[in-house]
Amino acid sequence: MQRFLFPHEFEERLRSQRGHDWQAFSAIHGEASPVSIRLNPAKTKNHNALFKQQASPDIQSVPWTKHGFYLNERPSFTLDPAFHAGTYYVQEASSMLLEQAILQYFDNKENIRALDLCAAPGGKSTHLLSLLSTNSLLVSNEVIRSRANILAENITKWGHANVVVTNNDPEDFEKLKGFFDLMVVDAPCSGEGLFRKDAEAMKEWSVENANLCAMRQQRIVHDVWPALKENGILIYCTCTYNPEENNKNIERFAQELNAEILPLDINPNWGVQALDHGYQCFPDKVKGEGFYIAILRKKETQSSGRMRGGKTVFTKVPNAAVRYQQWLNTSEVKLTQFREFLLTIPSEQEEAITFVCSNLKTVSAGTTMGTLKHDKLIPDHALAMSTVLNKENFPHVEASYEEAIAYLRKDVFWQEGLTKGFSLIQYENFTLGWANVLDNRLNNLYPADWRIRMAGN
Ligand SMILES: C[S@@+](CC[C@H](N)C(=O)[O-])C[C@H]1O[C@@H](n2cnc3c(N)ncnc32)[C@H](O)[C@@H]1O
Repeated sequence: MQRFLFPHEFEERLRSQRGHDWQAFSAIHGEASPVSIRLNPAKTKNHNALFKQQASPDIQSVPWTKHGFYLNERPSFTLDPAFHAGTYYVQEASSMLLEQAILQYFDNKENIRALDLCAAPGGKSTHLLSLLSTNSLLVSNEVIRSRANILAENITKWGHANVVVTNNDPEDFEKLKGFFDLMVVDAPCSGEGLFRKDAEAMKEWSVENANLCAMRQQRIVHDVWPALKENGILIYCTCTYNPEENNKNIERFAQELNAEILPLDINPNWGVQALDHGYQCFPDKVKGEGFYIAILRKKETQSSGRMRGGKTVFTKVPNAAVRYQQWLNTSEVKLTQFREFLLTIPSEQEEAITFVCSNLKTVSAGTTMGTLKHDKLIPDHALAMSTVLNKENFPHVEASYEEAIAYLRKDVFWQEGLTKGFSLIQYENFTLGWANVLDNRLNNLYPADWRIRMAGN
C-alpha cells in the first residue's frame, strides 16, 4: 500500500480539527480514488447501455444525485464513443453534492438566470444544465482563455441551447447588477481535498499558498456579489479543508455582504459532515474526494439595472433562413444570427442573452446551428450534439465500434448504399457528428481539434 507523506502543517491542523479521524483519513489516501460519472439525462437515462462490461446491479449510485454512478474500474473514456457524444461527464462524486443545494432552493419549473463563475472544465455547469429548466439561462464563465475553450467544448457536447460561455474576470460582472437569481462560485483553492487524486496539488501546497487562496476567494466573491439579485442564492464551494478558505470565508461574507447562511438538509447516512456554516466531505467518510459547500442568501437591497448597454451582437435572420427552424424539435427555441452563424437560443431568454453577450466577452451563445452560405446552412458540430436537433430530418450512418473510433480520429471509412448529403454518424443510439456523403466518399466533418489522438482501440 502506498504511504502518503502529508505536509507537516496540514497534518497538524487536520489532527486538531474537531471530530476528525486522522487514522482513517490517512489510510484512505493509500487507496485508489473512486471513479464516478454523471449521465446526461437529456441524452440517456440508462447507464447499462453505456458500461456493459461493468454489469449492473454492481454499479452503485452516488447517493446525493439522481444521475451519478460509480464505476467498478476506470475504462478508457477516450476510446468510448458515448463519451464523445456527450452522454455522460466524468466527475468526482463529492462535487455532485451541488445537486442538493439546487433541489432544495430552486423549483426546476422556474425559469431562472444562473451564473457559474469559475466554470472550467465544466463539471458544475453541465450538472446545472441538467437540473435547471430548459428555459432558464446559464452563463458559464471561465477567466483563463485556454480553459474557457475546454469549457465550451464540454458544454457543446452536453447539447443545451440555454447557455452562454463567457471569458471574463469576476469584476466584469459589475455591469450586470442584480441580474442573477443563482451564482455558483467553485473557487480556485488550495486543493487539499484532491491530494489523493492529484500529486501536483500536494506539491504546490504551503500555508502561505493556502492563505493567498483565501484572500483571492474573498476578492472573487466581493467582485461578483453586485450581480446577484436581492434574495438571490450564492453557492460557494471548494475542494479543500482549510477553514480560512471555507467556514471563515463564509463568516466574512455573511458579515461584510449582509448575507444569510442557509442550511442544507443532508441525509446522515451519506457521511457528509455539517460544520458551523457549511458541509464537508472527507474521503474516509464518503465515497469521493474532499469537498466543501455552503449557501448564502443576499439580504441587502440590490438595484438591478435595465437590460441595456454594450453593442448589439445579433442580427435578424434572413427570410430565406427561417425554414431552418424545421431542423429543430421544439418551438421553445428561436433562430438568431451572429455574423455568418445561425444560432438557436431559448425564446424566453432572448433579451437576457443579448444583454449578456453585449456586455461580456462571449465564447459561445446558445447552440450554433451552422454557417450560412448564400442562404444554405452548413451544419455545425454543435447542432449534431444538440438536444433540440430534429434528427429525423437527416440520413443516418450507423457506425460499428471500429468505424465510430475511425470517425472520431477524423479518419475515413465508407459504406455502400448511403444517401447523399449531410448525414449524422450514429453509434448505437448516440450521435457523434456530421459527415457529408458524396458519390463514393464520405467527408468526415468531425472538428479537427477534438479528434482522438491516442493510439489503440
Ligand atoms: C475549482 S476550478 C473550477 C472547476 C469547475 N467548476 C468544474 O466543476 O469543473 C476553479 C476555476 O477557477 C478559475 N480561476 C482561477 N483564478 C481565478 C480568478 N481569479 N477568478 C475567477 N476564476 C479563477 C480556474 O481557472 C479554474 O478553472
